Amino acid sequence: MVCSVPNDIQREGLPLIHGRDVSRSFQGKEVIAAVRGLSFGIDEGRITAIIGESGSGKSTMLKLIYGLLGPDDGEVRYRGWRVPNPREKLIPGHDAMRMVSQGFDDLNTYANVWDNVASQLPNTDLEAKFHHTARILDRLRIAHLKTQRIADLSGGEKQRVAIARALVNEPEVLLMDEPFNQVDASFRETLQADIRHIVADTGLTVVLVSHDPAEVLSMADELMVLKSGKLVAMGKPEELYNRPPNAYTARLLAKSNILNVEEASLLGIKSNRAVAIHPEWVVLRIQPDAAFEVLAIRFKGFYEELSVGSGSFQLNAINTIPGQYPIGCKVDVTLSTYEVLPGEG
Ligand SMILES: Nc1ncnc2c1ncn2[C@@H]1O[C@H](COP(=O)(O)OP(=O)(O)OP(=O)(O)O)[C@@H](O)[C@H]1O
Repeated sequence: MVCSVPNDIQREGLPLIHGRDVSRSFQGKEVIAAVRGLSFGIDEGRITAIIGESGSGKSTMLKLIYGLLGPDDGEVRYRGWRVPNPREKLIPGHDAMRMVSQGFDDLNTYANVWDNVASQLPNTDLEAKFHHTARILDRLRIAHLKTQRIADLSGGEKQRVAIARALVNEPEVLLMDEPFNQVDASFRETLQADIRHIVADTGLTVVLVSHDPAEVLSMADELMVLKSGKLVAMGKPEELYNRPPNAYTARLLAKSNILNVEEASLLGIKSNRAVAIHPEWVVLRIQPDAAFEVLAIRFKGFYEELSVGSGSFQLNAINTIPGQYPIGCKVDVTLSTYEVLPGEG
């Protein structure tokens, strides 16, 4: 689907969605640079998650991709064509994409589920309208709710209706802002599995924003990590988790311990760069004359997060046998592995 800007020329050989040096600021009391010099590529038929701490520019990036915001500098292209900005399009938002935002603002609270979804389709072919609506309600497992009013649904059910409404027109790209924000873990997992199936069956491209990487690690094919409006890492979840390029990514994905060169040397690591040690890489052994002591225990259900320290030097560790290391207990610390951070001093 071409959604074109006058006088634009299609660029060949780009990924499905391509950003080049994209910047966007907002004028408040002072100028806020929400995204700065972003260059990125998003491939077709994949799930890409934009992650980063609050205020890092994730939602701004999503709106720039969709064309709800225009960049101050740089450009975003879709299938090689420049995405029209709001001044260039009567109804902002790229025609090949649909966006599900936080808060379900688009849903008509007093209409029922069926009408909310079916209303997205034209009346020119009523049979097709019926067929498409029934199919998407089925795919999102909400067919049994079709006569219920939106106002009477749970947050998770509303989320499914919002996604069905976005997908009933068969867009090429689905954009989602914090889609799993207000839903519990088991709901999240089944919804993620359903979205994955739709992606596999239809070739849909999904771009989603999350401030909680744990919720998207198992779902995304690609991660883009934003920090203060800049892209600081991009890659597959496993690669970025196991080999984080910088301290920010290591902390965000793995709650990693970041040790400077001197701290690392205390654990016998010779490195001229800072290192990341994920809590699960810290191996503890009770030893009465050891230098480290268990300082704090945080109950996490089937495991505990421990803080162990030696003087002012502290590390976070994981313990999967609750009660094994009481507070005050002396422990020897070794590491199963560590990662040198190429992006750090
Ligand atoms: N319309 C706006 N007017 C003024 N400032 C804005 C506007 N939109 C975003 N910002 C600012 O730009 C920065 C990035 O905001 P953005 O919403 O993109 O971040 P985010 O990573 O999605 O944050 P969160 O996870 O908290 O939703 C923030 O400092 C925000 O306050």
